[in-house]
Amino acid sequence: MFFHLLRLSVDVVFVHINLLSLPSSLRQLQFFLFCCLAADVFSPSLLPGVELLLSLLFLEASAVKTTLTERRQNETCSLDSLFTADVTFVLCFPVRNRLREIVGASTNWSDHQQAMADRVSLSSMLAKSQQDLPARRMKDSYLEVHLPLGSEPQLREKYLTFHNTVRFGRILEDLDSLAVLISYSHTYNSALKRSPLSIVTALVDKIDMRHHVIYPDCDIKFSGRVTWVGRTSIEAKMHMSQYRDGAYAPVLDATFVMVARDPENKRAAFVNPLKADGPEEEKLLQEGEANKSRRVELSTASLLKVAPTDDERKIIHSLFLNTLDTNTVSFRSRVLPPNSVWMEDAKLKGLEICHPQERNIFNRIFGGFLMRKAYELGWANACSYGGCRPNLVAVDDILFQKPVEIGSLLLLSSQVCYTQGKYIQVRVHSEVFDPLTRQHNTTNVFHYTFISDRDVPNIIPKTYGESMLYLDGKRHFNQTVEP
Ligand SMILES: CCCCCCCCCCCCCC(=O)SCCNC(=O)CCNC(=O)[C@H](O)C(C)(C)COP(=O)(O)OP(=O)(O)OC[C@H]1O[C@@H](n2cnc3c(N)ncnc32)[C@H](O)[C@@H]1OP(=O)(O)O
Repeated sequence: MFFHLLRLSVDVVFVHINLLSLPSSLRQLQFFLFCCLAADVFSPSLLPGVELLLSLLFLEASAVKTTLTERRQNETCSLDSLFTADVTFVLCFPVRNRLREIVGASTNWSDHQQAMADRVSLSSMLAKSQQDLPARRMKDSYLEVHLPLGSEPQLREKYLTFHNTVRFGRILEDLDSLAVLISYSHTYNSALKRSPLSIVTALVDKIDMRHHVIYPDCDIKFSGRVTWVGRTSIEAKMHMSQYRDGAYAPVLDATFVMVARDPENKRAAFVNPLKADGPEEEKLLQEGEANKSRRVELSTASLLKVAPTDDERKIIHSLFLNTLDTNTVSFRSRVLPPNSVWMEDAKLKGLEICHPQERNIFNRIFGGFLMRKAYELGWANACSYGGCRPNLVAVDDILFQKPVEIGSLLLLSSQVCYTQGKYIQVRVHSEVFDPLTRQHNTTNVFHYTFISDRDVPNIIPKTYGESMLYLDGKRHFNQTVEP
């Protein structure tokens, strides 16, 4: 029934596009459907189809055409095809609606408890071991998603900065949603109506910018697939490109690590194994394995656990000597060297009240939203530090340590922690503050590397803690920029 309704809906859109071929006609149809929805014209059984039709109206005419042609060619087309990865979607509404469908999340906050309770029964569908799950290939999770900024001026508004570039924070949100959808495509089980897995973002391993400027009036294409899996974790690699001068040119490459949990998001849950098809995929798998080992090594050598290396100690001591007042014989009198800024003067803080609007499909705060807020604060800090608008060079090692509950007070604190020439390394730390118990709990740590259009002042640590921040920033900088 749902499939027939869906097919009928797609046909209606297709006919309208073909007959009228005008963007305004799409808006009229959209408006008409919204009015009908508002007037409660549709019976409850028709509502999902109408809502889906509304979201499909955001599709580019060409994307609808391709989708329809593909569907019509494939006579075995069923509801399953909506959950497999062979269709090109336009981002925002369809990707998020699709995620909501996959886990059965509520559309209204007032229903969220019921929706979560409904998910509890899915626990029995979880695999008892990874071997019980069929192996998947990389192409099973391959997804391509279009963001039609060039042809959809209304969509552009959401992405536009005052300086006529694209808000990178919005791109972070889209990448996060896409990584989740890719992971669900990998773990898709056609026998189940809903996925029993709750897939959350554990880590943004790396985002490398291959082009600093993102144009607000050119179409964007995202693509991605699963490139490595552990027992309960999934590595998804994504690429973003932008259409300019008749071709798509690369903008960024991103690697995210997602973790599968049970329906209540309480315990880890197994994911399907991954098998490589050919040498290129074999190489990706090995890279995934190497990435995991590198993460373990980095975490073991963390300055929160072990002392700095000999070279690092020398750096810190020489920075210290550089700040001593030569007129006094004292370890205490410190003087700021020329063209430098004390680290304590390169902070910027913010607060977010975590409203239900920013929830994800598991009724916690959406990881992409956290990344956007942290990025914007970090960017503003780098901007104020360098005295000009910096460009992003890399995002590295964003750790999602704990979920952020709806209603939390989220304190964000950004710090310029390392500088070199035109580069500014910024760390953003986020924590939730419970006003009743007065407890603080770290939820995330974000690392961003920016480049300014001129050399920036040197950042100088004063305390031992700041020196560790400096070394940590240097490690992240070397990892992202120097190679
Ligand atoms: C309804 C309205 C909806 C609107 C639409 C909204 C948009 C839709 C958006 C959709 C939703 C968008 C998505 C969102 O918004 S998700 C929201 C943002 N993310 C979070 O809130 C996650 C917060 N963190 C945690 O909950 C825990 O720390 C997790 C669960 C991540 C790990 O917990 P824990 O440490 O206890 O786990 P474990 O010891 O059992 O290990 C389990 C596995 O995890 C691997 N691991 C762990 N840490 C890391 C790491 N740092 N790097 C790499 N791997 C890591 C580990 O190796 C192991 O793998 P394996 O060896 O088994 O393979």
